[in-house]
Amino acid sequence: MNILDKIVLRKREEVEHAKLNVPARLLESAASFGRATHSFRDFLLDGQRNGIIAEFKRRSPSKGVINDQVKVETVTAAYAAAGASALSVLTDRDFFGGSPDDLVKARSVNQIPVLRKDFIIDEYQLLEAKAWGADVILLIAAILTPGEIRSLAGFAKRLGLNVLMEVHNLEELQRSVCPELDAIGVNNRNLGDFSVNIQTSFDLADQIPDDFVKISESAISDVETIRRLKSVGFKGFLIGENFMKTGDPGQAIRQFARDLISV
Ligand SMILES: O=P(O)(O)OC[C@@H](O)[C@@H](O)c1c[nH]c2ccccc12
Repeated sequence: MNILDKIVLRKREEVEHAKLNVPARLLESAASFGRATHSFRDFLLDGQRNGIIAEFKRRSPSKGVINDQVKVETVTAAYAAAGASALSVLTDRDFFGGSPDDLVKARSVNQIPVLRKDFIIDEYQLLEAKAWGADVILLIAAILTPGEIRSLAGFAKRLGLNVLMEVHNLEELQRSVCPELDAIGVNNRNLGDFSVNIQTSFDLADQIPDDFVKISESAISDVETIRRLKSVGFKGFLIGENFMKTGDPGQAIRQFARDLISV
């Protein structure tokens, strides 16, 4: 069993537990459930912002602790102030050290789209995402059937959430693409064995239909790579570790955003 299988197995238990503790109707009565969401697509296509989807990630199964010293409000507000197009907040606790509270806090201090970064396998988690103040949800093609992707994406859209589907190869892309998606992300990291290769994005760039906003995810650490990714049509760049591994992620993104202007 690889790490992704383990995460999904644990996630199924976690979701069943959560359903008993917090019934769906309670989520639906949360204050933020009725709020109008920010458009992920609009923010990514807005030339005034820099295309970075800046991630708050305390730790990961591949790297262990990345940063457990910083506050989510401080870091995410600095990300937004540096021109990021959206925020990504890990809500998985057991493998990434995140929490619902991180998302709620990021939401409370920011006016740009917030992605709930988690392993979505059940509609219930979309109700959670909406109740916690998310604007966008992630569907990982590697862990869902095409039918599940389509129905989860449809449910998300009915809640007013935007949908980012993540793929790692052509087969996943071709079998899972459906009209309910807003954006398609190519993960340069193989979630099964953690190997990373930016080339994955270049290989799949042309295969993603133009109706979807193209995003490159993981292992991005220099502005020159972003310039090259832009030249093949990518509009969004999901970056976590490169900022989080520093003592001051806000300072790291400010410098990165300045460098990005000159490439
Ligand atoms: O920290 P990085 O290498 O910049 O990567 C960020 C993001 O792409 C990565 O955290 C990620 C991409 N897809 C995921 C799915 C689940 C958990 C995490 C992820």
